[in-house]
Amino acid sequence: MSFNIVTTVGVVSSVAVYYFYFSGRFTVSLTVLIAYAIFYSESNEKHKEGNAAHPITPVKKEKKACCCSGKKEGEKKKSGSGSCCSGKKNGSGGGGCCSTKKLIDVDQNEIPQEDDSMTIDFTTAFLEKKSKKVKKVPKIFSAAKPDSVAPASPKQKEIEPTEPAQDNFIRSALTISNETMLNSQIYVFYSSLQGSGERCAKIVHETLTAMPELAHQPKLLNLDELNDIDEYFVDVPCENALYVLVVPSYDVDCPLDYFLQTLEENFNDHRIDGFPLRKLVGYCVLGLGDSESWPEKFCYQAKNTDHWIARLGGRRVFPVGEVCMKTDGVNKVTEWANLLAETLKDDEPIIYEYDETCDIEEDAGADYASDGSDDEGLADVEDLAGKEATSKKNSNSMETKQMVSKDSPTYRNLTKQGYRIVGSHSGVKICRWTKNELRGKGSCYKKSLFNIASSRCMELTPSLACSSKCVFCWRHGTNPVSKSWRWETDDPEYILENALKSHYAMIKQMRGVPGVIADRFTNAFKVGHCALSLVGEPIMYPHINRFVELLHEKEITSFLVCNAQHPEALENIGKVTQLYVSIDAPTRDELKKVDRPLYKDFWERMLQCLDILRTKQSHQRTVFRLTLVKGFNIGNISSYADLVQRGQPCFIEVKGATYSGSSDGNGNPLTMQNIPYYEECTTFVKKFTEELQRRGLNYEVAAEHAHSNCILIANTKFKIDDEWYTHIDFAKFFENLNSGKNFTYMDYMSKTPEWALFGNGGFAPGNTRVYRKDKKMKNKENLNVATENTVETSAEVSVNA
Ligand SMILES: Cc1cc2nc3c(=O)[nH]c(=O)nc-3n(C[C@H](O)[C@H](O)[C@H](O)COP(=O)(O)O)c2cc1C
Ligand code: SF4
Repeated sequence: MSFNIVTTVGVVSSVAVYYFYFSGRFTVSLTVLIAYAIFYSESNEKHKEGNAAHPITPVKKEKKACCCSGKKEGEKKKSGSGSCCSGKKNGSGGGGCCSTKKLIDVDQNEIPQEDDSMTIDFTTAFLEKKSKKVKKVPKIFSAAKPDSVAPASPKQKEIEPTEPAQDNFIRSALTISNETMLNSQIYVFYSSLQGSGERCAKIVHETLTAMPELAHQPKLLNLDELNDIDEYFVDVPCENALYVLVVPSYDVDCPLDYFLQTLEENFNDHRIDGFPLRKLVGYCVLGLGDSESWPEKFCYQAKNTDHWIARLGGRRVFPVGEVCMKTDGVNKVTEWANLLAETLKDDEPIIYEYDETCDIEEDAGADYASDGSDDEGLADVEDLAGKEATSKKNSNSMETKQMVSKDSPTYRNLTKQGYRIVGSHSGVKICRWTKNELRGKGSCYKKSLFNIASSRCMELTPSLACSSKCVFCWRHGTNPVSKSWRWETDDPEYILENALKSHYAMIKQMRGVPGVIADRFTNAFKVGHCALSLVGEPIMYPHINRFVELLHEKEITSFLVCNAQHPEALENIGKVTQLYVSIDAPTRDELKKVDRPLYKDFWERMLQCLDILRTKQSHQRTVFRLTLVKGFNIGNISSYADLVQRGQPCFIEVKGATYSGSSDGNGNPLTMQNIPYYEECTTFVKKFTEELQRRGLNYEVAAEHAHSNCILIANTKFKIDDEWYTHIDFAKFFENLNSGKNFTYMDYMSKTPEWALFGNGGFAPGNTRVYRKDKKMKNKENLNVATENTVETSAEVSVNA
């Protein structure tokens, strides 16, 4: 406030005169009155000037409160002191902090410097941040974190953007109405190793099924048994699908890994539409886990599932449930399911925010990390351009696991069934034929077909994992599946040494078994043959060539069985004694049905493998293995002939599938009806051979092992002077190998004995055939079903696999 000099002099002299003349209170009052009049006039004067220069309507702005902040103007007056800070504090008699407490008039353009802290322009601050180094990319995100998914929302279908529309930041919000959700087709997916996942999924399924409001009956599906994950997670089964996923977590290798891997691969696959799961009405995930034993990784796979489905465009309609099965159990699952059911009915629409375009800072990953689960690479904001970065982040968080660690359910399953796990991804088992031969009860079909003595045979796989899920494989549902190797890798030397130890330990256990022949028992401690076919896909093991070399160094022959899905590995495989390719079906559709392969281009891969057999690997003793499954792959002889024409194998081994117990619990859909009789197999083989000959291909039926429903078709190259030479001369094989010269299958064949020829049954002399009395086996000669027990038959099935 400024006073002009004349006014000041006038006031001061008036006060002085009145004071000396009148003295007393009247003078003081008059002085105050005059001073106020001057102040008011000065202030008014100044305002007029200001308004002329800046004709903006002044706004009232309350300044920061001090000790009087709680009091209103009127209350202050009532206190009688005029101000709580009446000068007592510093004795100044006026001014002090109270000067800042008043409501003052300020011009918007004259915000004093000291007021900055109170007038942050958030819009500007936000834009400044956004205008830093940014990429403009389309972006989708579920704005709501799992625990804030269903906020109270206005009852409207389209919610107008709340942010002012910026060029680079268009935010809109969609809602999903209860009507849409009730009309949806709900799919309850689950994964389960030990059963609780399945039980909980059934609770959720039953809860939803009990809702009369739903237009369609919910469906229950096992994720681990889906023929093709992409049928549901790239394509969707119908326009109005809503997914509920019940997902346990395992810190060991499990089928869920493959599911998650597929989601991630699809997200990173440029051929797939960026957000294929946008087509869903919505989705939600119920996680099961154990927070006590795995506090750090509690429900991590459920969170990952939620993450990838959101990234693929899915709209979360309910918060991710996280249930500790140890402490909360099914009660909490029921609670979650009931709440989900209520939400579906609730006519309060669910807000789902959706950014059409949004700037993403290059270091957005850190900014947008979600609910503290950063270690799992979970982020709420999904960005397209950031795919690679986030994917890297996610992949980094997935540490390399052991394929079958000691505490895994797979380990327990396998060991319970007589397998010995070697290291973390290999396994051995002595098959029932090995035991049989030790007791003089006959060898497996490889004895009659190729001269393999079962008592000296070690069945081994260096990869318990597989890239297919064949219907006749008993291990489906618990075995690790993957398209490629993604586990810790054991050295080949370690595997062989420990596999032999384990094999010998199992042989040793036979010493007290009645009927074991001493000679054979002694010889069994010098393994002469290795069947690389037990379970899984041996060729996936990265050091398979070195492993085979090590076998050969010990004069152990090698039969390598591949599933025709890894052409690169097949092309590079070194010399083996016999190289198998499983041909489980003659056409694309049938192969998909039987093998349930993980690769989308499974058929092309198989054809490529056949080409490799005909060309690069034509020096090897090659075998097509056909496993006949009634209702799946018997019949289309012409298409089988096409494949033979393409691969030109030395032999075609045709074997009826073996029954491996009921389909309950093991994911194997086969029943006894799918197991062909021997007669059916021989009929197939005869017709097949006729078709091959009709095409000018030189194949004939050569040998058999009727007991195990197995017949050998051989190229007539192995028929010399009208005599079959389908057996292997092992000594010659090693001689050739050690000579370092190139050699072919023609250099180590030997004559097939009379008893093994087709029509003679194939039961090796020197053994006593034992017939099992079983009501189910109506025709002992013709039925190949091995019903001794599931464990035994499993070995047979695995040979097929
Ligand atoms: C080998 C193994 C590993 C597990 N790892 C985890 C884990 O990392 N995080 C977690 O929350 N729960 C973990 N659990 C607990 C399971 O997720 C929980 O028991 C679940 O209910 C199992 O479902 P299931 O019975 O269908 O297999 C693990 C359980 C097992 C047996
Ligand atoms: S069935 Fe297989 S593992 Fe058993 S003896 Fe025959 S080849 Fe060896």
